[in-house]
Amino acid sequence: MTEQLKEGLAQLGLTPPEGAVAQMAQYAGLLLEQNKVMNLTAIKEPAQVAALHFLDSAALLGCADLRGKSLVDVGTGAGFPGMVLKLMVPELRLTLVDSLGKRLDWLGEVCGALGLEGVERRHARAEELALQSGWRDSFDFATARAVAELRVLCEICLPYVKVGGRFLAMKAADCDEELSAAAHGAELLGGRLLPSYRYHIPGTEVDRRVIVVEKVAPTPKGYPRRWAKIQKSPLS
Ligand SMILES: C[S@@+](CC[C@H](N)C(=O)[O-])C[C@H]1O[C@@H](n2cnc3c(N)ncnc32)[C@H](O)[C@@H]1O
Repeated sequence: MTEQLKEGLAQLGLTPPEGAVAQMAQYAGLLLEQNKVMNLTAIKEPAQVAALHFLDSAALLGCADLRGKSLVDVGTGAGFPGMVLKLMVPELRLTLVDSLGKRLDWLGEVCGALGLEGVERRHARAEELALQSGWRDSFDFATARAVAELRVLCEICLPYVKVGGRFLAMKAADCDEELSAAAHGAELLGGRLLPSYRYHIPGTEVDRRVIVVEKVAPTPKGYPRRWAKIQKSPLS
């Protein structure tokens, strides 16, 4: 797996820090092992894990310089993209949020095994945590991958981002409809859509896209709404 990761990162134009590729391979091993007893990923083949989790997550660095920045990964699950970004950019101030505590507990064990320090983990529903001061309008970046449709994601992720920061939503390349449906809601929440970043996952036939939303004004009071409301009538 290390060769595949090295080559894939090089094809993405990324240079991993010393030891990061070995840490990724170790993390992948832990993921596949734990997946036997906990539902962490539907992808079980090591080469696919390397490409579709690790290289895909790292590809986000093609559109964001995370050095010295703070980032909250909303709905991190088994740690994607957040943990991979931290391995690639050790000085990143990373916070992982998920509504499933068991996944975050396991990520704590992974951090211990990899010797990763300073990763904050918060077990919470994203839309509730974002209402709290210290979380709201506070991060340079928010990310989300495979969590919800873009209209919903904007409402639960944009509130975390400070003015001047960015929300980066990792999506399939073909998400034009989702994008147009979310445009007005993103503005209402203090966001402005920027051109998206398109990339190809090395060694696969998969094209992907990062939707980039810049935060241009604080998110108005009253957002995010309660989960039932967000789901019933997504902002559009
Ligand atoms: C399909 S997994 C994706 C995980 C990871 N981001 C990835 O790309 O592999 C979705 C994750 O989002 C979490 N999630 C969904 N809705 C959430 C919410 N409103 N607040 C916090 N976590 C949420 C789930 O618990 C789950 O771990």
